[in-house]
Amino acid sequence: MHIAVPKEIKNHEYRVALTPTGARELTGRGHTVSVQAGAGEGAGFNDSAYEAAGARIEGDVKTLWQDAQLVLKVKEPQAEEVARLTSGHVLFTYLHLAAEETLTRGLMQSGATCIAYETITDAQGGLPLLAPMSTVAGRMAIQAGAHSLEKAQGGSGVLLPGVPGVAPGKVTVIGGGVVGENAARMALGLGADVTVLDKSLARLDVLDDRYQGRIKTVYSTADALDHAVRESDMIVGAVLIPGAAAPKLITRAMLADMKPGSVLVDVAIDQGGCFETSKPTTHAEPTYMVDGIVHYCVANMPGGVARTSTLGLTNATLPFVLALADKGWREALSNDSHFLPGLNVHAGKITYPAVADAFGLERVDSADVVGD
Ligand SMILES: NC(=O)C1=CN([C@@H]2O[C@H](COP(=O)(O)OP(=O)(O)OC[C@H]3O[C@@H](n4cnc5c(N)ncnc54)[C@H](O)[C@@H]3O)[C@@H](O)[C@H]2O)C=CC1
Ligand SMILES: CC(=O)C(=O)O
Ligand SMILES: [Mg+2]
Repeated sequence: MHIAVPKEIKNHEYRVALTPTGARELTGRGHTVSVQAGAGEGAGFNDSAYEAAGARIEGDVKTLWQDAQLVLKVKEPQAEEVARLTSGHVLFTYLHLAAEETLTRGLMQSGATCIAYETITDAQGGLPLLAPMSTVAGRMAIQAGAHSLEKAQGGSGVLLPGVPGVAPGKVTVIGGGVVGENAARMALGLGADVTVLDKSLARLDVLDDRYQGRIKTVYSTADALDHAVRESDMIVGAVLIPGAAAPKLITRAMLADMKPGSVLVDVAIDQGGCFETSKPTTHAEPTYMVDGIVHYCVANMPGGVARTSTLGLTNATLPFVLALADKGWREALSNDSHFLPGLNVHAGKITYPAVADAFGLERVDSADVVGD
């Protein structure tokens, strides 16, 4: 199979979808790998490392896409990439379609087969291709939020660990999954006073047990959210309903109850965000103010630490990439009930229920599509 790896073009996105190690696995099995010139540079992989792994370096982006059967990316295709997609392509990348109607319709029009990293499941009920980047984003959320609390960033001037004689800052994390646990763990490590809210008592049980009560756990209700906005110096939004748009848990009216200069870090922004006042930002301009509250809403947080993120992401994606390349997408998906939910769009039709529901679109069943 002919596999292409474009250079990412989203603002300040430095990750790459395949490392030279992955390229070597593919070329060793007889596949052709074309990597766009410079695609790995932001993550510390130069063109010669890919060439040593048997890949071709392609300088012309148009040729790169035209020749490809399987396109490997990190971020959702940007407008100029959507324009390059055809019905002959299989696209494997993060998509987050439920928050992006224009992109969804663009992918439908392209006729391409689009498989999303973030909706692939595992036998433990997790999302194995989202988890490594959620780990990164959760850990970064506290770094970013702590910086945003500084006065020069519009923050309240609270130092999370406090100092002897001065109480630590209060961090509330809404959603205690992978992002949430990693954010809580970092905040705890910094000496903050940390509370996690979740709708899942099972998750709260795990966190209580794992951190031996050092992280407070609270069942998420309207009352708990009201309390959180009044008390917290930083709130991290880390909820997920897989594949669906995030619920808006903090409204604009609630901002009036927050301490001026407090910080909202909306990690769930890639699914539309869980605060009413969230809008996607970039690493170039990560924050903005609404009603005196600092908002950090970067939709590709892991791109900021591209070396660690690329290695973490490609460790998780490589087995799926190999299956697509070796078997073709129909057989790879039909042989694996956890890979199958990755299919979001095929031949102009939506296959993922939450995406079809989000935009009132007709849906075809993934199992029927792969069985065609
Ligand atoms: N901005 C970025 O760069 C990145 C964003 N993300 C996003 O972060 C979000 C969280 O991802 P994960 O932690 O991997 O998901 P996860 O599935 O591990 O955890 C989500 C948690 O939210 C909880 N939850 C759902 N609805 C809730 C509600 N109404 N109130 C309280 N808790 C609720 C669930 O019970 C679950 O424990 C996703 O939208 C993901 O796409 C992930 C990586 C990077
Ligand atoms: C999960 C995601 O969207 C990212 O890593 O950028
Ligand atoms: Mg996005």
